[in-house]
Amino acid sequence: MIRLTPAPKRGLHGQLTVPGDKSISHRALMFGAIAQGVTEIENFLDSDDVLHTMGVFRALGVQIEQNGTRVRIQGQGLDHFQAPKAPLDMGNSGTSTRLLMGLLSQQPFDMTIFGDGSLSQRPMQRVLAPLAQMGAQITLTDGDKLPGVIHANHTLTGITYEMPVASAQVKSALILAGMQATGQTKIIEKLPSRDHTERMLRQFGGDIQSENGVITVSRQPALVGQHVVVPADISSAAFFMVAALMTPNSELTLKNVGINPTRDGVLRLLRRMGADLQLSNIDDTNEPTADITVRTQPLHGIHITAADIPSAVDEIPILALAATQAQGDTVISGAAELRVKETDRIATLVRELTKLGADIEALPDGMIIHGGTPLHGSTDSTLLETHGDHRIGMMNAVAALIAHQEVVMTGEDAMSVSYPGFLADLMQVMR
Ligand SMILES: O=C(O)C1=C[C@@H](OP(=O)(O)O)[C@@H](O)[C@H](O)C1
Ligand SMILES: C=C(OP(=O)(O)O)C(=O)O
Repeated sequence: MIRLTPAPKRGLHGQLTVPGDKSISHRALMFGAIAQGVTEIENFLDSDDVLHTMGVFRALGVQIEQNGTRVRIQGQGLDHFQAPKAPLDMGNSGTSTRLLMGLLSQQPFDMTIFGDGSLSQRPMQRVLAPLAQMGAQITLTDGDKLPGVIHANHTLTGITYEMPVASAQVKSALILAGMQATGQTKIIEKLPSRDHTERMLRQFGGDIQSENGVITVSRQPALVGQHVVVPADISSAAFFMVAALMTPNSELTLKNVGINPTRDGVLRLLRRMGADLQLSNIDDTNEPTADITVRTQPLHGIHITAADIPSAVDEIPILALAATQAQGDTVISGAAELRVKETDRIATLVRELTKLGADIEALPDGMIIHGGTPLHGSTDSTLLETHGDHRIGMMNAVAALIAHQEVVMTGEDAMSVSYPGFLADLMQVMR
């Protein structure tokens, strides 16, 4: 249990480099493990989710050394994994599970995979169905859930697959299987999802086409180990952007944030709400980055629709908090995917913010937030909870900055899934 005090009158100030990007850290481990030679990762995210991906590769016999945010992988290609001695633990991580189901779907041995209580509720059939069409032999509990078994398999064949949901995890699983398959794999996306897998495959010397929503990949020649510099995670930075916008007298600069256009929806949505975000030191590398300066500003309500969701899917909880302080209503639709994250994030965010006095109506695929409601503190009967969901925990902690009394929250350990030092960094900008 932690006690969270409102922000000081002088606001939030300073420069902050939030930890490395979670999506990119997972992928850097995966490509490093399957490439030939050494891969070095800089600014690696040392968080629970990513450490589960690392644990899987160690269990498969890959040599990985970690020194804080520096990681060195001795890659040996896809054909040299050893059969694991125990079931593979995916922890709380949907990204580990779904991407590894694709990556490991053509190995000569069986692997049992399992996760925690939250992960064991999340839908996996979305990956299993197209992988099975390619020839993967995967069995899941009730055909959809962990635990499951990735069975030994010797053949994968390319398919053409129209994605029913916008999901970078499904797309990436198919790319990672398609890289090993006979023939071409074509993935058709209705809405673009984050393209870190495509960018990293190219960086490692692979070949993948992406044009007008069609991604085409075939069997790859040997990939070559790389030096990967992971940008600061925009999904983590978003909590501080909203904190600075809402907390009076604030000015924060977030350094080196990843601004890949398939991930930076939160910047567009905050700008539509009236925020003036200043980008400087733009570095247009494989994964572009910028410093982002944010000052306190009044916001107004907007309509967020299906097309806005994929590039900001993990930022909806913190955007919803911003909307409680904006002038007018914010309507979010086309966001049913939020219901199958670490928690049903529509339900949990409505539940938590309502405890503080926010006025939000849940919809099947989104919510209506009536803005301009002051937030009060928590009492014994309105104790805040993370529900085991890191992003709900961080949203609550940012809400506490503008609450009129102290807020008490339980389950704060969940934040280590993506941002172990979140509360310490929040304290730092309050000093
Ligand atoms: O590919 C990824 O790294 C991720 C994709 C998104 O999930 P979906 O693919 O389910 O939308 C996102 O919510 C998750 O945090 C990370
Ligand atoms: C949904 C998330 O992650 P994952 O799907 O990897 O569990 C997240 O980080 O918000």
